[in-house]
Amino acid sequence: MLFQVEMTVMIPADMPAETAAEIKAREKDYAQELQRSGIWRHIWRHAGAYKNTSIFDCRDNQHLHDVLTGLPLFPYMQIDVTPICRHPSSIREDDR
Ligand SMILES: O=C(O)C[C@H]1C=CC(=O)O1
Repeated sequence: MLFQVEMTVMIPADMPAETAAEIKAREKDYAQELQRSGIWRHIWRHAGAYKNTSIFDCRDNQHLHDVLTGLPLFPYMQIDVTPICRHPSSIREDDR
């Protein structure tokens, strides 16, 4: 099942820089491993914002929930999820 996920990161201003850097490093490792596994299909930065739009390919809602709540930055993000499916006009074979 495909999901469009928007993540807006809101790290508290009073978080020590070292703590933020450590969480971001773990987040990057986690995100890149999920990309390699095919679960996190795409990620784009919103220009001018600490926000991304991503496409996840998960078995079901629970799987997506588990992946998202495992994000090291999860406590500091607003997450908006939209279930998506193949568009009938798509020419891409991997849109399912
Ligand atoms: O930077 C972000 O958009 C938040 C998060 C998502 C992947 C990652 O490495 O960090």
